[in-house]
Amino acid sequence: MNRTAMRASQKDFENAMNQVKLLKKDPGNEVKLKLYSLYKQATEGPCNMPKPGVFDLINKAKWDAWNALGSLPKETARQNYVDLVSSLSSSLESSSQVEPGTDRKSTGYETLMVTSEDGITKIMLNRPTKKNALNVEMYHEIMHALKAASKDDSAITVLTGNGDYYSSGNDLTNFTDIPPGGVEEKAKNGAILLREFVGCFIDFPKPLIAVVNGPAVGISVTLLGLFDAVYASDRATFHTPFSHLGQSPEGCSSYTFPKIMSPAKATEMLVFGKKLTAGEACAQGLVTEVFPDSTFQKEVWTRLKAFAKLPPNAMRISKEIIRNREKEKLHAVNAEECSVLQGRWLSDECMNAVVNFLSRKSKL
Ligand SMILES: CCCCC/C=C/CC(=O)SCCNC(=O)CCNC(=O)[C@H](O)C(C)(C)COP(=O)(O)OP(=O)(O)OC[C@H]1O[C@@H](n2cnc3c(N)ncnc32)[C@H](O)[C@@H]1OP(=O)(O)O
Repeated sequence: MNRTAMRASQKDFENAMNQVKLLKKDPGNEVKLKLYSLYKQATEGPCNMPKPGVFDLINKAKWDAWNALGSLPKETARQNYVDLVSSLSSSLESSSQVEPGTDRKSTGYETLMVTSEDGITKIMLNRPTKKNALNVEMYHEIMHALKAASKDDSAITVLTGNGDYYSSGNDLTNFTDIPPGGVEEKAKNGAILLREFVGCFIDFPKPLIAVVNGPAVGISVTLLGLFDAVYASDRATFHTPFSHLGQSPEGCSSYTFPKIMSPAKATEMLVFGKKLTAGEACAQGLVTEVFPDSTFQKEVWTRLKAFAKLPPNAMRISKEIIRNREKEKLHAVNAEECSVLQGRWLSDECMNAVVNFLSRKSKL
């Protein structure tokens, strides 16, 4: 089991720095950049260096990584550094013990940091330089991590993001990798993957809590309707710009949002793409409670650790009785939303929106 501090002290941070020096294997350039950027953010705050020239490749990569952390608080950067080193040490140690043929993902993830401590399995989206956009690998890894968490000995499971974003939603470059069967096959495969992915959230048997550390976009917002509690930093925002992207709601939000916040408020979000602040999302019932960003991690993890001490079977059974009444309906909604989206992905409206983003002509 990985050992991870939920709130890293200066001592934990120093220990992690020493651990990095002791790593037996080179963790690779991408991880080294992450370590560098988190270290700088934790010790100096937001990026304060002038941007290096385009030909100064190494310093430019370092600057990009640090700058991508935006205004991430020092305390959070320190925590994320400790988490990263912890997951790194265990994945590099355990990878040497993996037997041939064993699933790599049972020990290490490319797009997530998964740790378990104090009765809590924490699944952290870990593509901070891409604002934790969900690429195809991340969809698969989250499903894998949820299935593993449903069977491990933790009492509750938490989803959160590394860096300044919770998640910017579906990675729009997912649309660029066209298989031999063309865009129709791409859309069909996407709908199958999405249905299976959302199904894992519908069926997840333990209390599932979102710790929304920063802005959330698209599918990372709609899924919140399937969580059992949602805690948000006051830096978080909630944005579902489906019409802007020529798309339609997913994650069962066409059913959960009107129930949670009233049909008219759901329409403002899902049809007109109104972005909510954390306070507004809380007033509308999508978020359970909002915390000041400066104390967010400390307060939330203290609370979660207390929840995780409650009798796990009682929590599981109580969740089951709440969720079971809705399960069949949720699966039917999921199937319908995926089928509608499959058609949307082939529309000019959607293709133009994706091309505009990828050619840097548009951003949310
Ligand atoms: C199996 C398929 C299932 C599909 C399910 C469908 C889901 C629907 C949705 O989720 S809709 C939501 C889609 N998301 C977006 O449209 C967000 C697009 N991103 C943005 O508008 C902006 O990046 C931003 C507002 C999130 C952040 O802007 P900011 O200026 O702060 O940062 P950058 O734009 O410079 O971002 C840093 C790098 O990250 C890349 N990136 C961010 N989000 C995405 C994304 N969703 N898809 C792909 N790439 C993303 C961005 O391009 C930058 O990359 P670069 O450093 O290489 O330039």
